[in-house]
Amino acid sequence: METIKIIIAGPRGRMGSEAVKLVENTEHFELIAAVDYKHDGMMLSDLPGFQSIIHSVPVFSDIEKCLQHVKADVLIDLTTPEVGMYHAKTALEYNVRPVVGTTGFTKKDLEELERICNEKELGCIIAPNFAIGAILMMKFSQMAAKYFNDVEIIELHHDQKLDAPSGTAVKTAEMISAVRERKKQGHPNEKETIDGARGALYDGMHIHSVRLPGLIAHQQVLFGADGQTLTIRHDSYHRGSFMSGIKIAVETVVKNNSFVYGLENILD
Ligand SMILES: NC(=O)c1ccc[n+]([C@@H]2O[C@H](COP(=O)([O-])OP(=O)(O)OC[C@H]3O[C@@H](n4cnc5c(N)ncnc54)[C@H](O)[C@@H]3O)[C@@H](O)[C@H]2O)c1
Ligand SMILES: O=C(O)C1=N[C@H](C(=O)O)CCC1
Repeated sequence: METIKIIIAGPRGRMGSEAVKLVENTEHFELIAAVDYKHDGMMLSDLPGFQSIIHSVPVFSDIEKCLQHVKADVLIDLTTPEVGMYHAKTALEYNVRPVVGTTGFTKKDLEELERICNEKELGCIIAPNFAIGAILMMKFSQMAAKYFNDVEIIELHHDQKLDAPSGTAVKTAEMISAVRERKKQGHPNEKETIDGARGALYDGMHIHSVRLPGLIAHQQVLFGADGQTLTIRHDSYHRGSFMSGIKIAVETVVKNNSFVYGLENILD
């Protein structure tokens, strides 16, 4: 397999630092630059925790400046939705294929990226969750939703997460909605005596977000019916759980010329 030249945006993050390890430890991947808003002009090896990186990986604070200086095949973005959108659009402008793990994009953001990919006939993969087990959880939930209309999603994450609900919960709800007979769940006259008690509402389904130290990334999809419930749950105990999915996405995006939202769309 030809070497895939990769830029990572957000290298010092919880996810970005794991992605640096993935790229460094994958023979046919080459980390050629990093985008980090704090350390423009430095080498990644100058930053704490990256001393083991012996080859030169320049750090740029702006993606465009980075893309004008290095020739990459793929951008891995693990930042925030605001800057992640700018990163992905700029990468496409420079014919670099984005693999985006950042969550919190709007439907409009995703439609705009898809439009650009179609125009440029370039691959882009956005996945709110790269853990294979989480993908299976979403697919199993979509299967169950054909038989169980009543469902609630409980997602649980570390207390430093910025967005709620999680991108995984929204994606799960979207996949369920595609097959579920729409209904408003619970008693028609139910009343929240404390605002927010019933959680977020998505197409008649409730989504609940738990944020606590000690958690990484967990989700439970609870289906209810007469005399029974069905629980489908996935737990990520370490961010290494997301790396095999990122590796698959990078290897796939270089061969694709279209927009993909959700890792389930590229898994066999
Ligand atoms: N798809 C998945 O499998 C998956 C898994 C975990 C987290 N995530 C998502 O990845 C994102 C990052 O999560 P995290 O826990 O690593 O967060 P984090 O806060 O640890 O890391 C975010 C990184 O983005 C960088 N950043 C912020 N603004 C920037 C800017 N303007 N320019 C360049 N870099 C900038 C920060 O320096 C930081 O290193 C979140 O959206 C999260 O939901 C996705
Ligand atoms: O740690 C996070 O933040 C995670 N974000 C993704 C989401 O929003 O679904 C994936 C799980 C971990």
